[in-house]
Amino acid sequence: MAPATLPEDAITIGLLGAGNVGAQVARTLVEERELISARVGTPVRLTGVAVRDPEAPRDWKIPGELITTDAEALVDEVDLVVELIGGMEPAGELIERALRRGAAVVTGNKALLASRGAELNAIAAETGAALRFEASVGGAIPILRPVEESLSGDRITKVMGIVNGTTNYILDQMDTTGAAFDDALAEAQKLGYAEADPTADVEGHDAAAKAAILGTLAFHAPFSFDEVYCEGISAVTQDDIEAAAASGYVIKLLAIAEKQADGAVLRVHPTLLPRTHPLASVRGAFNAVFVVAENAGELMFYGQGAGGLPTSSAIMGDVVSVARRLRTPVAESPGVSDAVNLAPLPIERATTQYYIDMDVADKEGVIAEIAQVLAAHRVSIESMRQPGSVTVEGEVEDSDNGAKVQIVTHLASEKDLHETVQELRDLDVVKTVNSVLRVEVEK
Ligand SMILES: NC(=O)c1ccc[n+]([C@@H]2O[C@H](COP(=O)([O-])OP(=O)(O)OC[C@H]3O[C@@H](n4cnc5c(N)ncnc54)[C@H](O)[C@@H]3O)[C@@H](O)[C@H]2O)c1
Ligand SMILES: N[C@@H](CCO)C(=O)O
Ligand code: NA
Repeated sequence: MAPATLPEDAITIGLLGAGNVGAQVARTLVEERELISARVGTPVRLTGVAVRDPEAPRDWKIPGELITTDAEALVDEVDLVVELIGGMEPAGELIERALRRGAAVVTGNKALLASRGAELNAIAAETGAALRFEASVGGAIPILRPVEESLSGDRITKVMGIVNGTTNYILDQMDTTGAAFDDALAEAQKLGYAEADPTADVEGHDAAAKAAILGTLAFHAPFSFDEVYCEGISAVTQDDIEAAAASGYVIKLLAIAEKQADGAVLRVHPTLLPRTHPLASVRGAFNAVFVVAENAGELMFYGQGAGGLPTSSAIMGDVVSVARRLRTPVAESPGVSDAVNLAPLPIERATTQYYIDMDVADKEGVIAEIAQVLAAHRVSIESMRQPGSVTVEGEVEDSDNGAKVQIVTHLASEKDLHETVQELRDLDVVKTVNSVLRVEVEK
């Protein structure tokens, strides 16, 4: 049990940033100090909270004596720094400063880790400082520690999941309530799911950063943000969602890291999933990640992927883990170890199924012409639908004017698909290719 009165020579903690996540971490460290100290086995004490604006309203009122605007001074005096400012700077220089003086760092900053992770890990290895970032992927879900530690005796071959709460919330709202994109985004911002600049969520950059972090830990080789193929959800329309629904699919933004013999393809893009797929039932801001390992087989991790309170749970788990190690050091993971054999591969090396939605001329032979183009590029058709005539401003046009064709292909390479779509666009009988989306039917 925790001592009734905690001695003052506790492990000292400095918190940088008191926004959605930081305010909840401050609350836990103050209100649950005895519990956290008992879990660590040594007293811990929050000695300061660096903020940009001391007067800003917060989800939890931070005691005035803890507040400072001098983040550097705070970093220089504590044993453990919790960085929850977000973004590249000043978060990057503050973390580097802490690691260089040997202080432990806990952060949820995926943007920073996906671009400077290797460099920051090297500094940490040099000074013996701990650097933990469980909150950076999947919010509350324990995913990084299982991948890094529990599965360290196995070979992971694939990681696939929904890793951005904001976009899952938006797509789910559009699918279930018909909500407009902008309204759903505004709601996700209000609920504390979105990044300070929500473009990072909407354009897939946040999910791509998480894919790089997951790929690095899963494959024991370094991958960075710019090695992840990335398409966000800004081009997904209500029409796409309705057409997908009519064919028994739901659209989700997936992050996929897949190992091949000579490397790995990491990609983030909107994906059609059959409604029966386990990831199809992941609603709201929840996240879920499949991990496939040679011996373990399939594993699935599910939970709240965003939001201040859930994310603070992952931060606190890292704080406890790192604080324990400050008192009793243990060997750290050597980090990347399989790097030599695993290069990042371009998106052309990915193989998946595709959904193609086209407006075509409604006349004989159209389907045969389309099928010929696909066959010429070794792309075979799994299913084809003709859901009725094209509508103009809500009116069903005369059937002479056109029809819609929706095709789902079998597995095809990205390169073959790309060439197929180019050629389809050039056919006289194809008026427009409305959308091309990747499809995943397997876990
Ligand atoms: N919100 C989530 O659901 C969630 C989940 C997982 C990870 N994260 C990550 O956690 C971090 C924080 O996210 P958040 O949602 O709490 O962001 P937020 O924007 O709510 O909070 C960041 C806070 O940092 C403050 N700040 C900015 N510059 C500062 C400076 N120089 N010194 C001190 N404070 C400064 C801002 O005023 C703001 O209050 C980000 O890296 C984010 O990507 C967030
Ligand atoms: N903006 C992120 C926060 C969690 O990392 C999301 O929506 O998933
Ligand atoms: Na997590």
